Amino acid sequence: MSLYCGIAFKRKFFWCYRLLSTYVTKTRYLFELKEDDDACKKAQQTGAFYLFHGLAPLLQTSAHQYMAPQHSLLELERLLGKFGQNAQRIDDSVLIGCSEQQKAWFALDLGLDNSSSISASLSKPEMETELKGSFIELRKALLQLNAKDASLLSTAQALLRWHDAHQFCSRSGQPTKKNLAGSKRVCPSNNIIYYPQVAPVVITLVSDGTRCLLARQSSFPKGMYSALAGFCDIGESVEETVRREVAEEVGLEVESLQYCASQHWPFPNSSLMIAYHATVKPGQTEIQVNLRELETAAWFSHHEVATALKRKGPYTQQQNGTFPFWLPPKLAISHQLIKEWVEKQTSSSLPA
Ligand SMILES: NC(=O)c1ccc[n+]([C@@H]2O[C@H](COP(=O)([O-])OP(=O)(O)OC[C@H]3O[C@@H](n4cnc5c(N)ncnc54)[C@H](O)[C@@H]3O)[C@@H](O)[C@H]2O)c1
Ligand SMILES: [Mg+2]
Repeated sequence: MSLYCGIAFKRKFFWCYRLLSTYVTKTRYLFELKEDDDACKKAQQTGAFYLFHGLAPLLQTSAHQYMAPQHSLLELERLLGKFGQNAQRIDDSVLIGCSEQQKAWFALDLGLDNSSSISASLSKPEMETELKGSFIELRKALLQLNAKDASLLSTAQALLRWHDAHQFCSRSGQPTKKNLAGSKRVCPSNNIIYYPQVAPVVITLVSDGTRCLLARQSSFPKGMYSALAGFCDIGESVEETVRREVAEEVGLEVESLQYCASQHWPFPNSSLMIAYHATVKPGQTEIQVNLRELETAAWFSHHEVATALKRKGPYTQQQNGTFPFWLPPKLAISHQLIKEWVEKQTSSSLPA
């Protein structure tokens, strides 16, 4: 091998090695499973299944935490057999990710009736006894799950809900067919492809320089306040949505805005939460609450917000009949937005 070839080989090897990092390999593998039903079927053989019933995940309790048990294909086939179900039902499962070692993860709902006759709802109490766990509403369980399970189950629930609600073509009225991974549905009569929907939503923490604006909807738990949120309208940029939502909900004009982070949020449907910090002019801070959207909104001082962030639940009614002021839990992006604001205020008030 000439010196030049040697260098070229080393370079090529370096780039191959770089390309084949665990993360890249994993994403390429998941891409293949979404595109190729045969590869996905093969992945089921060595994969792991998370079970749901009526969109509630199967959970087991361990040391005041919930954990989501995994089942192998063999265990699942045995379980379905025991309940007189055809193993073909496993084709209703959806791909939700894979491990670093490329063990694919799937989710299957045993409680949803699907348009095919093989998928009748299975009795929840009998399943729970058999599986030594409980099907618990995700919203109630989320705070007691570790971050990995919370994220996986949120994705799974969102995908299972979408499939359940999109079994028919909106053009032909014919049943649509899901690919094995569940990344799309196709109408066999006109080949229209449907992809899982995500609704973009902005969430904005407005500040006037020293205080921040928090609001409540009547549906929130008592005493909880959050940043302003709103769905993007068709044709809008996210920055336009921030300005419109702030004007619509509290009657203020945004002066500047800064992107913070984003998060998938499964409730009540799949949203992509896009978080911003926004400022209004110090002299223009009079709130005019839109009562069709919010119960109330108010300015809060750094001290009030920092204290509320440290407060731990449960938030029970006080003797005077009111509830303490508290903020969304760590898991919600609104918490991250508020925490970031508190930290920025703290660091800007420190002597240089
Ligand atoms: N993760 C978090 O930290 C966090 C915090 C606050 C709100 N959220 C989520 O943000 C979402 C939006 O907040 P909001 O309720 O204030 O929004 P909003 O202010 O846009 O008001 C909701 C209204 O918008 C309309 N709307 C327009 N497009 C819609 C769509 N695609 N789906 C449903 N309704 C649509 C409906 O009339 C609905 O009643 C909520 O679903 C909520 O769960 C998440
Ligand atoms: Mg809103």
